[in-house]
Amino acid sequence: QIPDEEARAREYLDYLDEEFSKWATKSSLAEWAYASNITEENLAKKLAVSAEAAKFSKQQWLETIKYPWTTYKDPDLRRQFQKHSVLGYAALDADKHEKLEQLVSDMSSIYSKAKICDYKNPNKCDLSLEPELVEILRTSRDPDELKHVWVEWRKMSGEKCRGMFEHYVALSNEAATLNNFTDNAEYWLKDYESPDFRDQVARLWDQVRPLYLQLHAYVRRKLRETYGEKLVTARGPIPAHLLGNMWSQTWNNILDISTPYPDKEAVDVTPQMKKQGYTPVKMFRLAEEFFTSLNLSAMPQSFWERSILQKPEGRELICHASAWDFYDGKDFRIKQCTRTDMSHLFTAHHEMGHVQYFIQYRERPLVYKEGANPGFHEAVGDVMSLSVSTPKHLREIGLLEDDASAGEDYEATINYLYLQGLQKIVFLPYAYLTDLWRWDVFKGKITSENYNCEWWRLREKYQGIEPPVDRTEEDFDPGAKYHIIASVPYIRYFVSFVIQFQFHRALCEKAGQFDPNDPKKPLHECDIYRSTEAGNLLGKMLQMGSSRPWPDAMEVLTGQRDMDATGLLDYFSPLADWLERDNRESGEDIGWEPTEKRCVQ
Ligand SMILES: C=C(C[SeH])C(=O)N1CCC[C@H]1C(=O)O
Ligand SMILES: [Zn+2]
Repeated sequence: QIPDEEARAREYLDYLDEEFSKWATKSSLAEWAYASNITEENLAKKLAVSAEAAKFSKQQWLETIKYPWTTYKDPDLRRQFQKHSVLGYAALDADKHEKLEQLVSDMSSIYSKAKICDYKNPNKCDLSLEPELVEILRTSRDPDELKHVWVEWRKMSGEKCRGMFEHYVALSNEAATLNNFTDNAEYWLKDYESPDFRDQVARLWDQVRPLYLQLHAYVRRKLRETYGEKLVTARGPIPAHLLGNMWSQTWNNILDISTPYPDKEAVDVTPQMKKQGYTPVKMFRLAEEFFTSLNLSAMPQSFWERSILQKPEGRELICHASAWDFYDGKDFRIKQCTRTDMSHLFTAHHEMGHVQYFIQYRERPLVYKEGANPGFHEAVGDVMSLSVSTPKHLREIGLLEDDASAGEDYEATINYLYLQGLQKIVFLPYAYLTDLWRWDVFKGKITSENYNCEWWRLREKYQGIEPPVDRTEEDFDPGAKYHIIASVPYIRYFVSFVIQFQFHRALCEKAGQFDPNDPKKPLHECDIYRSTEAGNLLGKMLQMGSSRPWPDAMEVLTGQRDMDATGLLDYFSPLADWLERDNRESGEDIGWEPTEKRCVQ
């Protein structure tokens, strides 16, 4: 028998849940309207709703903190009150709260509307990041064109946001201190509920770094063979603009000039997707069918009616892919300017992984409608892609030639793991340094006088890359990345790229697709497609939302209570051996010497 006091508190929570759910729905609708159609009118409406919601939550918070929730016996009651007891950015007074919202909205608008002039045709000045600049970085092998796009994008995005970003940092920190956090970095890190979380991440990076160094050395050699050793030196960092991606965060687009066994069948299915007339809807229907094959949920009809799955004509919108929960248990959407290429096939699975989580925890109270930690939310869709991207699965869905031998073929396996490494191993240092930089900015260890030169110091230290041209503190290269100007934390992706291999290993064992003692069932060949046992286990974890600390959710799915890199290292072990041997045989130096490019304060 819970004492009356706790019964009364439970009733109050039910009221809070109902009221805050209404505000969450209203806020999401206003945010969606602005993100999918950037106009002054939609911004004003979004800011008005945000101000009303902040006013309500501040008033309600004064009531909530009167409840002696730390004394309650019921752990779930304590946990829900604990989450309601953090007011958030609404703690700012109204005009500062609106200013903070406006700064992030304006930076997102500048980023999303930014256009540059074409390299070959300087009078054509309507090139957007998506799809035009992404496509040039995917396909161009002209280093001068790549340099032009790299430099011009940064002029039109990051550089224009530097002043606003400084103000955003100050207001975010002020809000954090009003919530009794030392700074916004600590406020963001509360979501991991682990006081030593940053040490955990540092240890994971130490475990994976040797493999990254081997991959970096091999890629540098292949780029040197393509572009010559003046541009790509034997022992220096790799020039950032040659890696197939605007931020050098994944390198899958240079597969064709670096694949280990070029005479083996390519594992890039983009040409097949275009040849077979793939459409965005077909890509998302494919993703949906993968989830339903696991006995997980299909998308509701409203998803297909209200999502934006390709870039609309005649209006400006935020193209950066996103998944949306409208917190009414029914309305879930994706907004993606989908390109019919392989990387966007996996992005479609990534975004639908978010929606699957929304659907699985939709019966939970609002405060639990989150990932067990933010990294869990980013991992769900990628776990599906680890199965979908296998040559076996791609053959099953007709995107790869039905070449029976490829399965066991060693060289085909190395080609496949190499492509996976260009996405998963390569990404880790980038994800890590992005928030290392940002945490130090919020903590005041990096000030605006050296935003850019500290960014490039970290880019060289962790990724072993250098800018194509000298940089200065007029530039603001971190701001050329969406998450920096949109105030989206990034360490969640580092966490995701480690734990998704732990999840994959656990689900593959459940599906009978992987056996650590059976070399005939290696982890990288596992495809959990149609395994209801795996799906039911995943669903069980997803339904928890953030109702328990994330080690509990991790334990439900994997039997472990901590993050560990052995899933990733086991998956890539054949590639690790191959890279070490190949680098040794080619006499390639591992690591890099300091860059000769300068960053002028
Ligand atoms: C696809 C999304 C939306 Se949550 C994204 O931002 N991702 C997915 C992987 C890394 C990160 C990025 O693009 O930088
Ligand atoms: Zn995501």
